[in-house]
Amino acid sequence: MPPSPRPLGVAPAPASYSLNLFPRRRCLPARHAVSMAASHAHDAHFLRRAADVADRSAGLASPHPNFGCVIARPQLETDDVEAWVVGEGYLYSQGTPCAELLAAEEAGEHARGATAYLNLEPDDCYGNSTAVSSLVQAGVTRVVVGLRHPLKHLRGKAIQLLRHQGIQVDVVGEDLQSKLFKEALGSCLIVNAPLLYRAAFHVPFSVLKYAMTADGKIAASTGHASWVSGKASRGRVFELRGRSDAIIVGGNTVRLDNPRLTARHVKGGHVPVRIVMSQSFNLPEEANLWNVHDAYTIVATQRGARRDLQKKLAMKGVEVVEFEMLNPRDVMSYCYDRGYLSVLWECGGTLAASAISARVIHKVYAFFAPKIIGGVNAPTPVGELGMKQMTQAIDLIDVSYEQVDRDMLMSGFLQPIPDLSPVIPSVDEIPSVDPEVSPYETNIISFYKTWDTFGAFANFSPHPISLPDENGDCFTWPTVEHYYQAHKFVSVDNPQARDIVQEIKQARSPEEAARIGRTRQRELPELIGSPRKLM
Ligand SMILES: NC(=O)C1=CN([C@@H]2O[C@H](COP(=O)(O)OP(=O)(O)OC[C@H]3O[C@@H](n4cnc5c(N)ncnc54)[C@H](OP(=O)(O)O)[C@@H]3O)[C@@H](O)[C@H]2O)C=CC1
Ligand SMILES: Nc1c(N[C@@H]2O[C@H](COP(=O)(O)O)[C@@H](O)[C@H]2O)[nH]c(=O)[nH]c1=O
Repeated sequence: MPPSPRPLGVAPAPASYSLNLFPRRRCLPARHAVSMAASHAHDAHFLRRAADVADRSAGLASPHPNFGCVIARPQLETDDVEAWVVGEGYLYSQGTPCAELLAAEEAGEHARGATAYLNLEPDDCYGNSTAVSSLVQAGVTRVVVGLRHPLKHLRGKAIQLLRHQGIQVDVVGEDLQSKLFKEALGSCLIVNAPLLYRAAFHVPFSVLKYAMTADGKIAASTGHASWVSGKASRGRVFELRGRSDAIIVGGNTVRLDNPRLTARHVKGGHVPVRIVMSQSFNLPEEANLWNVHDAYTIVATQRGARRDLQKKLAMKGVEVVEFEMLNPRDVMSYCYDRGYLSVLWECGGTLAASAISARVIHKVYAFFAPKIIGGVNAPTPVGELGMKQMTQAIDLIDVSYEQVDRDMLMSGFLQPIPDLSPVIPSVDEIPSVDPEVSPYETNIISFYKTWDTFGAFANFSPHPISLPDENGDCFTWPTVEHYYQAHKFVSVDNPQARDIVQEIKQARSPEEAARIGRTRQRELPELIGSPRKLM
């Protein structure tokens, strides 16, 4: 008999965080074997579909994790399992309705008695259990979860809450043990690789991307590199940038390429931060990267390097961050602290070698172009790694090959996606597990992302605020970010400014509100007035 339902919203306090100590394995009589295999195949199919649905949000508003929810129920009148899907949804962006709520709304009455498939355990952040309550209120009776949430302060909470509401929750690898789930589980891992790497290594998921000629060069011996790869490949690079929170280049690439590093041409794309790593700070006073209206730019340098030029760039809005010893690991730790999930390294071979040696590169995207450039000193994708024998070479794993117009794209992992599924202690280890130890022993709270412990305070969190408008009537802003961006345009009495405020009010997500606010600010700086009380 399942335990009596716990009132919703009473999420177990962190201190009561408990482990799933006794994985629930049901032993069924043989006659069920056939139907079990069939249902496993269906479960695996819909779970894979949930991972595919989740991938639709990548590139729209990274860095949130990618969540997909598919609600399905067997329809006896058809064998076409696609027709069994009654609702699906994905998290469009931080601060927008969760995948479970969208899927439940689409399913309506058909959700009653149905099964919900989730690529990742919901991350109902501190005190917000919308995902769980949506499934409970929709009448879903079973939930299949691909991965438990990798962040310790969230892992297991939504699953426990669903079970307390009397919903059967089957977690792949715990309650569902079948090789039929191998591919679906792989899709769940891939679609949330950034979150998994970040949780496991405390650095963002880092991808090294380069375009190389058939004779192994990334530029001519003069450093000229436009272009190695074709237009279609560069379009894929814009998509990769749109999935990243930051793009990293080395000082030499800035000096030789004067790059923009924007995710241009990607509709509604996320605008990643651009990071230049330069020990010398021997950088041009004028460069595309210093135009921070395109995208935010950070220069990471050694402490004390060219303070005069630092000041000039700071005047342009470029953020300069000094390190005692500038190295990829420390820069990645800094990016972790800023809440980044995914970083794209578009540097040359010198910095790439340093990043690989520091073991901060997790995946490689190599575009091969069918052209020959030659050049004894032409630069190559990766500089010195100190390897003397070919047997020392680092093998890529889970390698994929794809033709992109005339180019070939090879991608593979340098380090396998971490498996963060909880290690279920054996029965004799249980006494050493103390679920009562509170993980939080501090009075300082920090929050960058909505899934942080106190993420509900982040601008982008899905918490509307209601305030009086210019007529004294109460207006509800979808998120704090909407309110903040609109606030820039209220102190100038101008019809264009009022139109922009309306445009921001209607933005579908806090990320879009931020993009509109920044773009209009760049286009019409005269509409930005001094702050005054927002009506
Ligand atoms: N085809 C492609 O996909 C790409 C091609 N390229 C091409 O590659 C060439 C540039 O390659 P490369 O010269 O290797 O330049 P990099 O982009 O690798 O930059 C090297 C510079 O990075 C800075 N740096 C900061 N920290 C480190 C560190 N820990 N280790 C190493 N360097 C660090 C230094 O800058 P500083 O000297 O300022 O201190 C160093 O000189 C250009 O011709 C460019 O066009 C570049 C990227 C992609
Ligand atoms: N030459 C070359 C690449 N070069 C990389 O792209 C950067 C230029 O980006 P942008 O200024 O935004 O167009 C350049 O500085 C380097 O990092 N990338 C590729 O995919 N294919 C190419 O052939």
